[in-house]
Amino acid sequence: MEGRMGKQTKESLRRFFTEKRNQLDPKIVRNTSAKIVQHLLHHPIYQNSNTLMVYLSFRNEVDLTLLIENAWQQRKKVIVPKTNPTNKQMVPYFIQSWNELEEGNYGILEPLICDKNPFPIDQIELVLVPGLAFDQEGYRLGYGGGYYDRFFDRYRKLPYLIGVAYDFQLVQHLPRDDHDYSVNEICTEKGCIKL
Ligand SMILES: Nc1nc2c(c(=O)[nH]1)N(C=O)[C@@H](CNc1ccc(C(=O)N[C@@H](CCC(=O)O)C(=O)O)cc1)CN2
Ligand SMILES: Nc1ncnc2c1ncn2[C@@H]1O[C@H](COP(=O)(O)OP(=O)(O)OP(=O)(O)O)[C@@H](O)[C@H]1O
Repeated sequence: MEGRMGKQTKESLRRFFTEKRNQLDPKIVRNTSAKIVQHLLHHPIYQNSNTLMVYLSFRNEVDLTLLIENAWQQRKKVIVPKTNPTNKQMVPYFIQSWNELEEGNYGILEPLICDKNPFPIDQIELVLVPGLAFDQEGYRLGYGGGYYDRFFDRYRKLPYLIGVAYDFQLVQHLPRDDHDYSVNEICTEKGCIKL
């Protein structure tokens, strides 16, 4: 049911935002990520969540390293997704240190799962969602794998979703498909916007 135009538009937007993000200086990535993490650390939803799903940044995404370390210090449960490229599913795992990660699919750090079971998705209270861009209503442009949309499909009641982005990744309106989910709030270096 995806119109040809819609698909082309998402593709060209992906190229545009990928290009813009690739051009960020590593120092800017570091400093801006630190600001965004500060906003997240002060967020009451973060402070009140005992269990949160994060992502491990790649390709100049907003870096959540400092938040993950804070979460461990606060004795929160940190959940990390492992991708299955065959069925495009993300499976969540509980991790307690950087040692429990290895380079996985797409060059993203993923949980080592040797003796582990997936974490029950209903116990996740907050999901920090990466994206190439977000719009005013919280819709998201991802890499086109549909991983997060398929993951959210598994919920009866969604956890709280916070989109994490640089300010330049906010746009007025993105093309959307029926399967797309929107986030509840977007946090950038300028602060968090509840939708
Ligand atoms: N840090 C992080 N982790 C994440 C995501 C994310 O956006 N950020 N994901 C969010 O979904 C999932 C991974 N999704 C991905 C989907 C596609 C590609 C990718 O490289 N796609 C190719 C094009 C492939 C094709 O068109 O066949 C590319 O971009 O070159 C990478 C990750 C799970 N983990
Ligand atoms: N819930 C779903 N069930 C089945 N197919 C889906 C679902 N969500 C997305 N897809 C398919 O996956 C593909 C990518 O979807 P979309 O363009 O929304 O990805 P994205 O959200 O940008 O990617 P990602 O979540 O990996 O960052 C599309 O072909 C879409 O039809």
